[in-house]
Amino acid sequence: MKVLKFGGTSVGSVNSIKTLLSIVKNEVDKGEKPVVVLSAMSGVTNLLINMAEEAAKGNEFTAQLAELEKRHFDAVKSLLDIQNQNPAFTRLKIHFNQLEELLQGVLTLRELTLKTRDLILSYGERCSTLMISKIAAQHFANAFFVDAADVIKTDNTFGNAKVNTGLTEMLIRDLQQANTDKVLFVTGFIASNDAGQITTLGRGGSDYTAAIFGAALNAQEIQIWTDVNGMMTADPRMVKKAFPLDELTYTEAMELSYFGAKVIYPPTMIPAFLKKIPIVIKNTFEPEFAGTVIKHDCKPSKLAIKGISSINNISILNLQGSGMVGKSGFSGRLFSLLAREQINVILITQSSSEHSITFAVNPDDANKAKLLIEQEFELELLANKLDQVVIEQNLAILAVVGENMKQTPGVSGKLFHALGRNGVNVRAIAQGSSEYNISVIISEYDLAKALNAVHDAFFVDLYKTLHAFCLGTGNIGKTLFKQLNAHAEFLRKENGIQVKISGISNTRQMVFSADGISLDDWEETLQNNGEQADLRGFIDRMKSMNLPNCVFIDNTASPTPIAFYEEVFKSTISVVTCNKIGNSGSFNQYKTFRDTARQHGVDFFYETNVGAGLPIIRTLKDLMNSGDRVQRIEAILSGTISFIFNHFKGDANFHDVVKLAQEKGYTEPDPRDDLRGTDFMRKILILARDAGHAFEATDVNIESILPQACLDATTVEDFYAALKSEDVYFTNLKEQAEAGKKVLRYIGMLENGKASIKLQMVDENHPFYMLSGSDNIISFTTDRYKERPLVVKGPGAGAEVTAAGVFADLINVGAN
Ligand SMILES: NC(=O)c1ccc[n+]([C@@H]2O[C@H](COP(=O)([O-])OP(=O)(O)OC[C@H]3O[C@@H](n4cnc5c(N)ncnc54)[C@H](O)[C@@H]3O)[C@@H](O)[C@H]2O)c1
Ligand SMILES: N[C@@H](CCO)C(=O)O
Ligand code: NA
Repeated sequence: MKVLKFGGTSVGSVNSIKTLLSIVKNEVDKGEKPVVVLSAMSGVTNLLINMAEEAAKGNEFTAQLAELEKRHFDAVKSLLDIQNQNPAFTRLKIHFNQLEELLQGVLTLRELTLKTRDLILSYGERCSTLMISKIAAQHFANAFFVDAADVIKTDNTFGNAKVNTGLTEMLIRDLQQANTDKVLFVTGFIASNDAGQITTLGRGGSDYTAAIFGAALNAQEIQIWTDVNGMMTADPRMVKKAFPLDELTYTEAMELSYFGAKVIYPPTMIPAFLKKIPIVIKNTFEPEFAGTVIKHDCKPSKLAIKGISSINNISILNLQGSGMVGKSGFSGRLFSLLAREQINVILITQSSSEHSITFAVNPDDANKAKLLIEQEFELELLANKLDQVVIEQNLAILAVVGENMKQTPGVSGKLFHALGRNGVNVRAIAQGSSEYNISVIISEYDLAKALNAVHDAFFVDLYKTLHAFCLGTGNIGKTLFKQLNAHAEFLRKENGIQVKISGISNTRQMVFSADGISLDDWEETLQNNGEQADLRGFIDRMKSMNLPNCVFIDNTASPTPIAFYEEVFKSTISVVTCNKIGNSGSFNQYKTFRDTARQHGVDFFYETNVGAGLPIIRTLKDLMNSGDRVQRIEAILSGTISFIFNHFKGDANFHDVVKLAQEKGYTEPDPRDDLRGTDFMRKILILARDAGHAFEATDVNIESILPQACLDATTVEDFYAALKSEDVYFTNLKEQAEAGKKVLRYIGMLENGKASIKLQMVDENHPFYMLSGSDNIISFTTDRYKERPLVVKGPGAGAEVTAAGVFADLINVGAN
């Protein structure tokens, strides 16, 4: 025998009632005689409360009563054959008349007792159940209406009555035995006391009715039909990736529901729990979906936790002082006091030094609790044995729940790592020694971010979401978006990473979206929905959106964003950049970036600062971290100049080759940054610093390849003009090299604590002789690579290879 309980939304409309009946009929067709427990139509209970409260204030209720009648009558008209409608109308009308009389009484007396309130509320379940049992009779034989007030017997606590279990179970069994051939349609939520007066079962009452019937009849299962696909891994309103769980133990379900998974209300499950009856949460609006089974023995799960629950508005009270240390009975006094005054304590932590106790309460109770404590511990306060009680507000609880944690080390590590990486400060922690639950108190402001970050950390079979805020939509920025878009699917499926572009800005416009800006048409979005660009505003928005796993990407060639890096790190946001200006500024700034990133537990990746996507920074870092020491670096690190000298041959003219390099996207936005060696200098400087030298830019000795006139040009155009008129100078260089069977190479060197960049003519015996395209080459001579150096070589400029390097940095964020 099964008990099927349908909640308000499942009995709320003509369509849902049809579905409900087909679900019941399905059981009946299998030869089952289920017990069907029903709630009031959705919204009806609230309407009844409202009418009653208005009446008590002397206000009219007729319009609302008419609305209530109409909802039921409309359902009857749509769902019952015409010849069966009148008897149903008559029965319902009797109820509505009684209800009207009751409300009239409340209006006259201006008084609403809990007892009257229960009676008024009972009409919600009585009307819905009566009506649906009549409609059911049209679909299968033996549908039978049961007023649960006849069998569920309680004490006199109106509003939240306590069930007399022994008597109730006996009455339910008697009822069932007298009606073994019937399908019982039972009113949820309501009961009666010894005097036969209506009582109600409190919050989650219809679930409780189902559990009471299930336990009394030793049901094989209790199905709770609602409007979601089961218990979810987290609150789906805050965590989009939350998914329904297939199985949970009772304990897990209790822990999850306690902290806000509102699918069922835990105390209502106790009768089922005691008799080990499985509870199945099912979706009326998607009946094929398996839903969640809550039962005693679940199959082994590889998940360390089953879900994350949260309560999003709590206050904590902190008590500290020497008066507590080693004093037994202090916490006894404290918590008995709170219990006596009906203040519900949600969570407690105490430091083992016994110097402080922190506990969480509903914000409505916080001031009262503080006052009570001040009265109770007046003497201790006066004697300074206890400090003033401090209330902290706007906090939330996040709890990871699951019985598997018991055997799994690292669960708390993972939790705190995810919180720390995202700059979420943990105010208090509680873990029961049962190890079913680890709860942390955090700021309410951080809750959504924390839930998502923790969800990503634990449910790795899904995918992790990175939120990227991108500055710069030029050569590199554009190409990065194209690559991200093309590989999004693969990245999510194969690498378990999703990148959402949550903000884009260039110098003109900026646009934001927490859900991610579509990369199919980001240009139109920026154009049409963008606001005026403002870097300060961009950073502020990025911070206030407070998204998990957040990365700031600087794809500009501008010094302006650099001033914000430190602030970004301090906001626990990682930085990925191809902009070399930051790392090649003052040494102090370079060091501050690294230190700040480390202090705040975030990443700072800049692989493309040297050799574009070639693994140069990473290689050097690995060498250094593994204890090697760089003796010498020899390198060609200007893709532009490399390209120029590889193409400046035969009849070619220097000016045109530079233009071509720019067209190919190798040059800096201003090609003079390449030609006068600035760009190369930045790279050597960054390498020298990464290799452990506290260098400044002036420590790099640069030999320019440009004649003075080119250097003096004020605009890029003037510069190109100057290049043209200096053609002879460059042609001379070329001819000189060709005469000696040599090639021109612009080579950087770091050795003996000195760095330099010089134009050289090298013959075929030199390892840098053979280079083509925009190739970079770097050779590291180290303590370990002494006989033959470690060499990295390949295209070191260009939008594709650079964007690819930024891409790789981005997806490595948070990897360790
Ligand atoms: N081209 C390469 O091969 C290569 C290789 C490695 C690194 N890089 C670096 O990549 C960076 C970008 O180069 P690019 O060729 O794409 O430059 P670009 O001039 O094409 O694009 C720069 C973008 O940055 C934006 N921008 C500039 N200042 C800004 C600000 N303050 N706020 C917001 N947006 C701003 C501009 O609007 C533009 O969209 C440079 O730092 C360059 O050194 C380039
Ligand atoms: N302009 C740079 C791009 C790579 O950093 C170069 O030519 O090398
Ligand atoms: Na690189």
